Amino acid sequence: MLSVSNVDLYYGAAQALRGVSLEAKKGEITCVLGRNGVGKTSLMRAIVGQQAIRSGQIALDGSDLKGEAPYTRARRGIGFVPQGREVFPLLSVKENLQTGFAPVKRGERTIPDHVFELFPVLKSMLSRRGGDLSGGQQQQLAIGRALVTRPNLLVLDEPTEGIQPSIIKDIGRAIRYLKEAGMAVLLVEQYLEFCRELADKVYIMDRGQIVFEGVGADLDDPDVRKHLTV
Ligand SMILES: Nc1ncnc2c1ncn2[C@@H]1O[C@H](COP(=O)(O)OP(=O)(O)OP(=O)(O)O)[C@@H](O)[C@H]1O
Repeated sequence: MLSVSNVDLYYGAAQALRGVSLEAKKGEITCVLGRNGVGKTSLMRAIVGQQAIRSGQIALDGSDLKGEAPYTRARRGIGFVPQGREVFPLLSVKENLQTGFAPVKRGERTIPDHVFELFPVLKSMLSRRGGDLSGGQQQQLAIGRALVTRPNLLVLDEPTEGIQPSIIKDIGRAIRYLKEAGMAVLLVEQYLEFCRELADKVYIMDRGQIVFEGVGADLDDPDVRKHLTV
């Protein structure tokens, strides 16, 4: 599905990613963990086309995404839930969801039923402004909006950040449902237990590099956790 090979990324002279390689497969949850500032967001932005890479390759189903704009990548089936959610505060919940229609063919511009099945709160708040929702509701809206684009690969950047535990559970349930429906899910997290419960595959980053690769259960190992303690 998604294959990242040997990617280097720079901001001016500062190198943020060093030879990063990873894979995210269909029907699996792949989790990228790491402390603040190690390059997780840079990697996700590179995958969705919001940040150019210096070298290496990012490929979807064997086809190189080099030079493709975020819009084209969305049409190819990459959905993105950015860090901080980026909900439009003055648009209604319904309008926020409809912004996900842009990469979808004209005849298919409907909100999929599973968005409201996974997050019933969105249905009851369709006419409310995005900015009036709680942080947790906004996160559900951001995930709903990404699902409207009909992704095969869903990239989520810290979906649990600043969210109350009951909504974290709902988000975890939704992610598991999407995996079971055959989606590839790539998840950036700092919340270790959330990854431990969900992840099929785990990568840990430190200073722009992948320093550990394993399965969810490996996160019980104190030597592995060492990469994550400050
Ligand atoms: N637009 C930018 N311009 C210059 N440097 C940047 C930019 N974005 C990120 N960086 C730097 O690149 C490095 C990696 O940042 P990045 O946001 O990818 O890390 P992160 O692991 O996602 O951190 P966090 O968990 O805080 O989001 C950091 O040193 C950061 O300061």
